[in-house]
Amino acid sequence: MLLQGKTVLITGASAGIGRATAVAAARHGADVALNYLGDPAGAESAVREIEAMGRRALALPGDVAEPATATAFVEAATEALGRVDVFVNNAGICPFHAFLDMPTEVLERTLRVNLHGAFHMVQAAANQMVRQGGGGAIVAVSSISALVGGEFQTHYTPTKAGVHSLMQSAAIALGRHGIRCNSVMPGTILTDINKEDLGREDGKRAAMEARIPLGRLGEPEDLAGPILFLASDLARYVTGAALLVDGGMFVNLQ
Ligand SMILES: NC(=O)C1=CN([C@@H]2O[C@H](COP(=O)(O)OP(=O)(O)OC[C@H]3O[C@@H](n4cnc5c(N)ncnc54)[C@H](OP(=O)(O)O)[C@@H]3O)[C@@H](O)[C@H]2O)C=CC1
Ligand SMILES: C[C@H](O)[C@@H]1OC(=O)[C@H](O)[C@@H]1O
Repeated sequence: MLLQGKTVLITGASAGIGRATAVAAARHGADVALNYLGDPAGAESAVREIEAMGRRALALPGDVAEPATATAFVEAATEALGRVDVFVNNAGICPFHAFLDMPTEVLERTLRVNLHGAFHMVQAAANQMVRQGGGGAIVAVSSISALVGGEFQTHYTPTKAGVHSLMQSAAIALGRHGIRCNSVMPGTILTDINKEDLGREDGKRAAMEARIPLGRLGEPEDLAGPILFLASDLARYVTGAALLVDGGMFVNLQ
């Protein structure tokens, strides 16, 4: 039990990595508040799964691109669960698009959801941790894409580098409050975000798989362990760090 009696808040927890992490946190003894945007059924099914383990859970809708969502989420979760021990910034989008004709609205939406959303959410969670005292842990879901590029991700990869950088600077700003800030960098994980891209007929999925020394694409549950480790006291002296969770894809140059 890595998070016995702790309260965990997670954005984008109706599906994929966020949902798997929410359920795993409950399995490790935490009560969980889940933010989501457009999939109430996914969020409610996660709540039911968590409650079946005897833990408390609530699902709160809200667009992380709106600054007001951050304070509303943290306030509602704190009122319901008492405090915020762990915050996981996970919500994100990756609308694959070519660079030369990138529509401004696609660029701006991606920046607002992935980067501005992360800033406001992390700031709101940190303020609550400072108010209540006792420290805390923040884990952001960055990406291998913070370190390498993607032809159809020119709007997306800077947001993931930004989230990684946000965790480094926040680690400095919040260390004096006992709040640790780290990021995970997933490789390619099978979720809705890339279903269409990996289904391309030019063999994209096989090409990605061929780069991975562990021989398979990731599953959402592959991220839960590393995220919970960084959130837990097992990582009590880890802050400002980034953990690649990619089956070895990044180091596989030749
Ligand atoms: N899958 C991968 O290969 C990788 C993913 N990542 C990152 O992992 C994170 C999770 O992605 P993943 O699980 O793959 O994707 P999914 O599409 O499976 O899940 C995305 C989640 O984010 C939520 N979400 C999207 N936009 C918003 C918003 N504006 N406000 C609130 N919630 C929102 C969705 O909510 P709803 O469905 O309710 O609308 C959903 O719960 C992202 O930050 C992504 O960049 C990083 C590296 C690799
Ligand atoms: C959505 C992509 O599959 C993906 O997201 C990332 O951050 C990595 O680039 C993955 O391949």
